[in-house]
Amino acid sequence: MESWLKRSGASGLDDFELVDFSDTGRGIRTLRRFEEGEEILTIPHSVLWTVKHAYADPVLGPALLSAQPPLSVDDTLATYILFVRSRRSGYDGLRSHVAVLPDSYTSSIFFTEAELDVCAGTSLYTITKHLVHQIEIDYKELVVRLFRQHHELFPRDKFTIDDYKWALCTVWSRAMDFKLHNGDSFRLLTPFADMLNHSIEVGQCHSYDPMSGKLSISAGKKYEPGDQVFINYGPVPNNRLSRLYGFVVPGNPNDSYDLVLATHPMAPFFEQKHKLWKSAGLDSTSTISLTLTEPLPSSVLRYLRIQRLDESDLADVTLRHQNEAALEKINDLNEVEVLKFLVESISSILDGFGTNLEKLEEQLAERFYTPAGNAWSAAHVSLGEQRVLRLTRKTAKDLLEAVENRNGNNKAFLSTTDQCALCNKFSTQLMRCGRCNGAMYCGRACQVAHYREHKAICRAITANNSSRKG
Ligand SMILES: C[S@@+](CC[C@H](N)C(=O)[O-])C[C@H]1O[C@@H](n2cnc3c(N)ncnc32)[C@H](O)[C@@H]1O
Repeated sequence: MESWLKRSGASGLDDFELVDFSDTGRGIRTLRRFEEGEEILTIPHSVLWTVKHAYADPVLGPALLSAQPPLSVDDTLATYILFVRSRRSGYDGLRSHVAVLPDSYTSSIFFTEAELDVCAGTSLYTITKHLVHQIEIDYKELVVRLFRQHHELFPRDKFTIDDYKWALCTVWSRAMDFKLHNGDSFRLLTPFADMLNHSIEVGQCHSYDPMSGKLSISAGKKYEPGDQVFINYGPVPNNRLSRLYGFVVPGNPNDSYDLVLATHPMAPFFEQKHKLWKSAGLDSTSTISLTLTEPLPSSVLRYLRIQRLDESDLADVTLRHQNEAALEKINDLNEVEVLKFLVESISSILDGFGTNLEKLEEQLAERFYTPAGNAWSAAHVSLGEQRVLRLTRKTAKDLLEAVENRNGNNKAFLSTTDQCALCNKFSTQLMRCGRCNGAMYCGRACQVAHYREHKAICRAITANNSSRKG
């Protein structure tokens, strides 16, 4: 592979060697010293695995073009890799790259039931179950749309579902993504540079030049001869690392939990609330990432404030904040309801975890799981998600306490059952009907609007009161 890359114009390869490291597995070791920021490796455009190159291939391209609807980026790259791997001749350079790819992967889609059970309750657990099922569906579609139509190009025994899973994992664990100036994202695989392992101790040090099409790696820190060279795969939490790359970073500072907030379309005032969510940059189903650095993003509160609006607040908010719905607290009652709901919901999510945080910490300390094995990775994922969720719950509890304290001893305010007879608004400052002293209103407008309906009962109560007095 190296000689093919050099012939194609790659530079810097002579400064490195491939080595098996005890902690990260195979990676790249430097043979010389590098200063931080120095460009250390460049790989030319012609050898990259890209969707464009797959379509430009004279044999594979026409087949890909015939597939309707077109294949996704990952399916195109996976098919391209399997296609090259299946060829007996030609594609020598690319085949030399395929020859050094791992034989198998440890992505969570390959976890046994027992291994996956270690992280029961996590988003990894749910997504992995879904993914395994989705991959089967996608594979069947690929067979119908492409493999069967061109069976001479895609021999059955080289394009099995296991081959497809292997190729997908190759893409997930080795692809690099770049944003182009026009906002499009661009996915590619780079021979040799895809041997670089991940470390959060270096910043992003891989770049793509859209003009030359060259992929470059710079030194993310100072290196001495013999050091392993790393790149940073990005701020990836353990649940994602496990799913896409098949490894985890213990104590990962990027750990997160994807909170799904959803409201049933049959819920009261759904349409009005839907508009408010939209104007607040949300949707009626929103997935929001909770992280260790931001355990309670404002978007979660914004969503729940709208979800829990009662009829009168809803009219108020719709009038006042059309373009900035629920950016701020709506009122103390709504805020307390939101925070109480959040604390309860997070508690029940945490209750759904198969093994709780303390137990997992104990198990990991006692080496109950084989280090770096699948169950060990699953335990770290669960640990990370539970840490984030506990932090979210603590933040919500602190906020709740602050709102309740602000209302001092008047906690009754927050649990008042006094309601406006017309708009149902809860308040401690309702005015009573001056005649019957029974019905309560939040203001003159509601009292006037309610009078026709209230008149009969008001007269009856007043008559009753005066006859008793008499
Ligand atoms: C882009 S490849 C890097 C080269 C890879 N080690 C190889 O032998 O082909 C990504 C894979 O390397 C491994 N890897 C990368 N960084 C790692 C790390 N910090 N710890 C453990 N494994 C790591 C994982 O298996 C991951 O899926």
